[in-house]
Amino acid sequence: MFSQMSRLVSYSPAYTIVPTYECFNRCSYCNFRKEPGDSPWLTMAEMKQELAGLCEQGVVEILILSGEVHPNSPRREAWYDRIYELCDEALNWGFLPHTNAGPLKFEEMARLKQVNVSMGLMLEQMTRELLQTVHRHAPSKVPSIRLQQLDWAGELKIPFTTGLLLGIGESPSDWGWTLEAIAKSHDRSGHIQEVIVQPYSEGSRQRSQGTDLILANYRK
Ligand SMILES: O=c1nc2n(C[C@H](O)[C@H](O)[C@H](O)CO)c3cc(O)ccc3cc-2c(=O)[nH]1
Ligand SMILES: C[C@H]1O[C@@H](n2cnc3c(N)ncnc32)[C@H](O)[C@@H]1O
Ligand code: MET
Ligand code: SF4
Repeated sequence: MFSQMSRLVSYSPAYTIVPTYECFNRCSYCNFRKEPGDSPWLTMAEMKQELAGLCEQGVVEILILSGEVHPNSPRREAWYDRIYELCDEALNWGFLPHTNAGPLKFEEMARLKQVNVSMGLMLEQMTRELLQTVHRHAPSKVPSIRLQQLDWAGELKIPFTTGLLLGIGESPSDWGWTLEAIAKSHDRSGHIQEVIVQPYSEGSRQRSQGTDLILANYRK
């Protein structure tokens, strides 16, 4: 009940660090990604420089937000190791790292837990219909894979942020299904710390290329 909720609003100043913009997925709403090869990975020296600048600014949390290297790529291990080291470095400086680097293998998640205070992954939307449209070229957006990430995080007792991306061609009834999937995972493990409801925001890529998103075009 609203009247029973605390009126206290808390916040923690956060700063986003990007290990790489390269991504093997091509979500048609994304303005973040670059082609593999076009986005050099953040080096440890650059990371230290960035963190040094944040010390005086009252930043508490570091969001490590990354484009993805394919799970079977020979470059996957180096990509993962770099993210691990970046988190470790942030911790050593006294910041609180939170990683969202797309779906992880169970062992990757278990190990990354050691250097994160929490982690995250958006469910986006649970409907498989988007695999024909905005996620046609985004293998890591298969809903069952993302839901499994939530369950694994619960099993590993990792405080987890997830959420919905709105306006990507889903229907309002899909919002309910997606929220329900989050609630069920949370009922099992009690680990969901935050549910983000994020509207799609058009960027320069969609404006210039036009888009097959047909946003605002809710189907039902
Ligand atoms: O300020 C923001 N923080 C975002 N965060 C960070 C998050 O709000 C918090 O910094 C952490 O959850 C810690 O409380 C995300 C984290 C995720 O795992 C997945 C998506 C997001 C998205 C946002 C966002 O749009 N804006
Ligand atoms: C990190 C999260 O950013 C969200 N994301 C990706 N592209 C956009 C966009 N154009 N507008 C809003 N959110 C976006 C996705 O939900 C992803 O999971
Ligand atoms: N690639 C990850 C995902 O989509 C996180 C960054 S998205 C801009 O889940
Ligand atoms: S997986 Fe994330 S970074 Fe990659 S294209 Fe999709 S939204 Fe962008």
